[in-house]
Amino acid sequence: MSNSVEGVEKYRAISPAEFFYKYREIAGFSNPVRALYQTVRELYENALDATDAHGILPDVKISIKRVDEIQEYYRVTVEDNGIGLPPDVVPNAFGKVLFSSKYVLKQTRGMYGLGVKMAVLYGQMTTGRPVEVITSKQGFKRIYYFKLRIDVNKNEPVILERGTWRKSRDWHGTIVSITLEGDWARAKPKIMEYLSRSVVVTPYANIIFLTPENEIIYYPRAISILPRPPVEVKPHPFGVDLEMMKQLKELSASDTVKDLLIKNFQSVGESTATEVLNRAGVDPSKPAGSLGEDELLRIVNAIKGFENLRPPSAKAISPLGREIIVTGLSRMFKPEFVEAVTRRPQVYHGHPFIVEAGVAYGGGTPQSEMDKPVILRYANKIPLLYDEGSDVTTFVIKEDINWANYSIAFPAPLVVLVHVCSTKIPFKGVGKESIADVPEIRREIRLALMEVLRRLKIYLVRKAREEEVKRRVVLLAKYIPEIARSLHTIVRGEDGIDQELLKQKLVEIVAKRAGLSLEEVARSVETVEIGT
Ligand SMILES: Nc1ncnc2c1ncn2[C@@H]1O[C@H](COP(=O)(O)OP(=O)(O)OP(=O)(O)O)[C@@H](O)[C@H]1O
Repeated sequence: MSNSVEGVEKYRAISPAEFFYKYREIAGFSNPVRALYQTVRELYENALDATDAHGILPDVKISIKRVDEIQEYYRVTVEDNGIGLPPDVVPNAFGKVLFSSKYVLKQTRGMYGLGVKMAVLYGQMTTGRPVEVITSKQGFKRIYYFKLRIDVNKNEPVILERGTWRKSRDWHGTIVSITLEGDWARAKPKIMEYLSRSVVVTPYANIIFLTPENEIIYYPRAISILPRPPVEVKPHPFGVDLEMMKQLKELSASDTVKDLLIKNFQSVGESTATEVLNRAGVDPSKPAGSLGEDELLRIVNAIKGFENLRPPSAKAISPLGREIIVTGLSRMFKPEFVEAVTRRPQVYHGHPFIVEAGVAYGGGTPQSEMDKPVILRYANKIPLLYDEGSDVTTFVIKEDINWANYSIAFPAPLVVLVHVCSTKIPFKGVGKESIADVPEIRREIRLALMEVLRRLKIYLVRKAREEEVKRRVVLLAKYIPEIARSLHTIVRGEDGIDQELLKQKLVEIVAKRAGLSLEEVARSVETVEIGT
C-alpha cells in the first residue's frame, strides 16, 4: 500500500487583475509607503507622457491630501494639460489591467498598461474608494467625468458614476484622483527625491506639488524647448518570430506575402522582400492568408539570416539632448562645471536605443560617497530610485571607469547622470527601478561617460594649472615688498622712483608672467603685507 497522501488539487484560471492584485509587490505596491510613492509616480508619469511626448509643454499639478482623521487615507490628484482621453476609452484605461495606448513602437514612460490600474486596485483594496477621472481632448466641446472601480475577477471596469458638461474654454487634459491608504511621513523623502530628480530631466515642465501639510513646492519651467517627440515606427525584421508572422498573416490575409513584409516591417522594400522570399523558397505573389506554418518559419529564418538590413530607425526614440540636461543639472546643483553628451543610436536585440550622460561638478554639487559619484539614473525620462546596486549604470561606474584617469578622487563634489532611452528598456521588474546588464547598453554607457568625463578632465586640469600658478604667485608676492625695499635703497635719489612705484612695477611683471590680473597679484601682496 502506498503511503503517499493523495491531495486534491484545485485548478482555476485567474484574470490579469486578480494576478496583479495578489502579487502587487512586483509592481511596487508592497506597503503603504511604497504604494503612496508608486501612485504619485504612475499618475505623474502618465501626465508627462500625455504632454511632452505629444509636443505639449507640461503643466502638472500634484496634490496629496489626508482625507480621514483616524485612518491614514490620502487622496492623490494629478492634473495635466495633455492630450486627454476619448470618453469611450476612459473605463478600460483606468479599469482594465493590461490596457494601454503604449503597446506601440515609440518611446514613452509607460510600457505595460498596468501602472494606474495598480494604484486604483490598491486604493479600492485599502479604502474602498473608486478612482475619479475628468478629461477632455483638444477640440472636444465637452468635458467627461467618470467614477469607477475594477472588477478584479473579470478584469473589467465598473462605472459607478459618469457625467459630462460643456467646456467654457478650450481646456484639454486629464485630472485623476485616487484615494488610498498611505504613509506620508515615510513616503515623503522618496516622493520629494523622485520629483526633484524628475525635474532635472524635465526642466521644460511647470510642476506644482501641494503636500498634505499644505506646503507648496513649485518647480517653474526653466527652458521652453521640448525633446523631439517620438514617432511610432513599424517593427524591425531583427525582432521577428513565428508568433509575430502568424499574427501578421491573420491581419494581412488578403495581401500577397511580399506586400505583407513591405507593409509591416521597417527597412523592407521591394528588393529585400523578394530576396528574402526567394531564400525562403516562397512565391512572393502567394496570398498571405494561404501560408502554412512551415512556410512562415522559413520566412522567419530567411529574414534572420539576412545581412544587408538597415539598423532599426531611431525616430521612435526621444533623447533629451545636451541643452536640456545642462539646464536641468545647472538649475538643480548650480555647479561650477556642467556638461552632457547624447550618443548616436545603437541597437540591442533588435531595439534601437540612445544613451546620454551628464556631469555636474563643484559649486553646489553634493559631495559623493567614498567610492563613487552621486548617480542619477534615468530610463525613458523616468528617474530610477530603488535598486541602484543592481543597475547596469552602477556596474559601469564601479567597474568599467578608471576614475583616476579623469583626475577624480572620491569623495568628490560630483554628480553623474545617465539616461537610457529606447522603445524597450530592459527593466528588471515591472516596478521599473533598474536596468538589466545588457552588453550593448553597458558599452554605450561606458563610452558616454568617458566622453563627458574627458571634458570634465580638461576643465579640472586647467583649473589645477591655474591654481598652481596662483599658488606660485602668492609665493612670489611674498618677496615683492622686500625686493621693492632693497631696490629702493639702491636707486634712492633717482628722479621720481619711490618704493611704491617699484612695488607697482614688480606686481606688473609678476602678473604678466603668470597671466593674472594686476588686482589678483596686488591682493596677494596685500595679504602678505597684512600677515607680516
Ligand atoms: N493623464 C493621462 N492622459 C492621457 N492618457 C492617459 C492618462 N493616464 C492614463 N492614460 C491612458 O491610459 C493608459 C493606461 O495607463 P497605465 O498607467 O495603466 O499604463 P501605461 O502608462 O500604458 O503603462 P505602465 O503600466 O508601464 O505605466 C495609458 O496607456 C494612456 O493611454
